[in-house]
Amino acid sequence: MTTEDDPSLTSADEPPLSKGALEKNQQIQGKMESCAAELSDVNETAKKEMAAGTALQQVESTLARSKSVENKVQECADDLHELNVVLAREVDTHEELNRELMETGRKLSTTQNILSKTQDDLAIAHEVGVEANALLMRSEEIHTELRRDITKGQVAEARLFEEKESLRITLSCIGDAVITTDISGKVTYLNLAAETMTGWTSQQAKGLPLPDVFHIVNSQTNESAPNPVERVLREKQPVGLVLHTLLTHRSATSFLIEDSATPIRDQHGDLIGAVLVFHDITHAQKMATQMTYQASHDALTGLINRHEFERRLEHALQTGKQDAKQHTLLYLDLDQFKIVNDTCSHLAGDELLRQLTSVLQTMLRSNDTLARLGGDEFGVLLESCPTEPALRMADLLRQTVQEFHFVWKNKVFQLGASIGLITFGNDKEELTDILRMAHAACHLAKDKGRNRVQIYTSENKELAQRHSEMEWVGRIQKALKEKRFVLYSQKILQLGNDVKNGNHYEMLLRMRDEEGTLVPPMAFIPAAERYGLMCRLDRWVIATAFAQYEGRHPPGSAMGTCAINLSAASICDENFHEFVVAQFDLYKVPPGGICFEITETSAIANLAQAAILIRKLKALGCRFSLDDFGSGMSSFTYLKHLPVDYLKIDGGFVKDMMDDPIDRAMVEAINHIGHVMHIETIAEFVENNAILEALRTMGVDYAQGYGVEKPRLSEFPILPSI
Ligand SMILES: Nc1nc2c(ncn2[C@@H]2O[C@H](COP(=O)(O)OP(=O)(O)OP(=O)(O)O)[C@@H](O)[C@H]2O)c(=O)[nH]1
Repeated sequence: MTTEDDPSLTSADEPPLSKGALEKNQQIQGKMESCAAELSDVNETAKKEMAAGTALQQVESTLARSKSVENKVQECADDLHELNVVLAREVDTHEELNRELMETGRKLSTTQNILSKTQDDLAIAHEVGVEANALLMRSEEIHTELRRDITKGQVAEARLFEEKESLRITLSCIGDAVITTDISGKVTYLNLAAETMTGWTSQQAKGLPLPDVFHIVNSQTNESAPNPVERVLREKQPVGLVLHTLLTHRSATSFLIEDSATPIRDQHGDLIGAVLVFHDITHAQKMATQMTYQASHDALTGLINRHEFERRLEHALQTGKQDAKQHTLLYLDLDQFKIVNDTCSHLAGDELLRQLTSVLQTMLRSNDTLARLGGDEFGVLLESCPTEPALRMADLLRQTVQEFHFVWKNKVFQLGASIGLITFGNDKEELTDILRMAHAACHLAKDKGRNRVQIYTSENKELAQRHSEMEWVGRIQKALKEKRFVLYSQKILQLGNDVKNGNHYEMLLRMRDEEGTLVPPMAFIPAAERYGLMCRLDRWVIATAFAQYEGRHPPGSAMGTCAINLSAASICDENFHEFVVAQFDLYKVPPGGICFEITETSAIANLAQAAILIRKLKALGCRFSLDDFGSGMSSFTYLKHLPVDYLKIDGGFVKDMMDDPIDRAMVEAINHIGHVMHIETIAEFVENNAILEALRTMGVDYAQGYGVEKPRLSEFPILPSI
């Protein structure tokens, strides 16, 4: 920068006056002007005086004034001089300042140059700085990336280590044996299980060809088995399990193994070796064999079971149809076997079954099959054996059972066998038909007095009856499933004067067939009794009657009596009491409103169980009726043991009592005995008013039959089947 550029700087020939000098100058000017004015005035005055010849005295005064002005002028001159001195000094100072200013200006210019240069430099430096900063940031980024890469690398390394370690530990811990090889099939590694199974350590085996370490043969042919790794390396794909492989340990012991091999590839997918995995299946094989055995054999006797027997029977049936060969099926049921259980415990029964079946087995040919079908029932399949020789064999078996003496704790038991026999071959029958027919024949053998062989023939009427009963089993089960059972009720009329409150009625079970037609109970009850379905039916009746109870007896009405029949099967069912208690809880039915009816014959046949059940249910508040009373031979004798509330006089005596004096006498006797024992009496089959009135006269307490009311369909909802 130059001095011209700076307005604060003045030229050297126009030295500025200081403010003091200016003021002084102005004072001097003023003073001089006043001196000049006074002097002019004095001059004027003097001139006038001289012209006028003014007196001296007055001239002197003017002179004095002139003197004073002179003095003042002198003062002004002095002041001026002084001012000049000051000004001169100021000028000096100013010059000095000017010089200094010049110098400063020069320096400033230099500084400005330097500054400008410096600014340029700074700009450059700034640019450099920005670049440097960018570089720094980049370098930091690179550093961060590097650090990240390093961390990543470290993490990856750590992870790799961990993975390797866990792989190593896993491999050493797993039950599967693992061998790895390189691409030439030479061993590179054995895990612990592989070491144990081969007898080679990983160290010893390393570098050896696989077959040196892994000796395998086919367990069935004993021939050397192909090397799975060789195949993997050749085919470059996994090789699955090969069955029946036997691995020989270094010590010559061998294991049945399951093995598989897989290629190992590098990151580019190139094959670098193979891994062989195998494990000992000796135990699993044993288990599988055992399970197969258990699935097809009976655990108690070791004979084949029903499932396996049916499979073989089906096979025989098919071959019979193809090659017209005749085979025979024997259905054998032991007679009175229950006695052994009941008198000596189930253990004894089990032992008998074991001993007897092993004896029976010795009687059969090698291609005959003896199977336990369940309980004390057995099946014998005599292949390629027509009726005649089969009958001889059946009788031999029957005799063998009869002659077999089973001894248990000094007790000797002798049994019999009822056998049903059916020969089949080129017929249309199915497996289930054959079994059902043989079973029906066996039942007929029982009915005919047991310990005999009954041949099945389609012409045999008794067998046809059995057969039809068996068919009923399926129909009953289907009806239960399809909810085709219904409940009817029939009034039990009170005859005496002392009329009790509440309805008294009996629930009656009916079945509808698939077309909806009502099936009479006698059509299906015998089959249900014979083939063990009565428990289910009784339970269905109880649950349904209990569910309907509230509808029949709305709250506030008299309790009444709902009579429900119980079969012999329910009397003997250990869980029946528990079931009834649960139903009472479920439907909130007052036990006092329920009367269970059991037939005299079933009660007598199961006297002990019946007495127990009656006591247990009576303890809850239930009542009991002895049904069909008088039909048994010694009814009165047993009555003492059965704490029942009602005797139902057998309808057979009631319906003819008006014409048959013996029947009438029986009715009177039963009524009398009942009353003596404080048991109320109910007459069944009351078909008309005459009978009704006769009974009333006789003092019978209740009457039931068409003459009172026909059974009618319960209008209450039906429960789902149980
Ligand atoms: N000890 C034992 N008993 C069994 C076994 N399986 C079923 N039972 C019993 O075998 C008996 C078979 O019943 P039933 O055939 O009616 O008895 P039974 O005395 O032979 O009667 P009938 O055949 O009419 O002569 C029942 O008491 C079952 O409890 C079992 O594995 N061991």
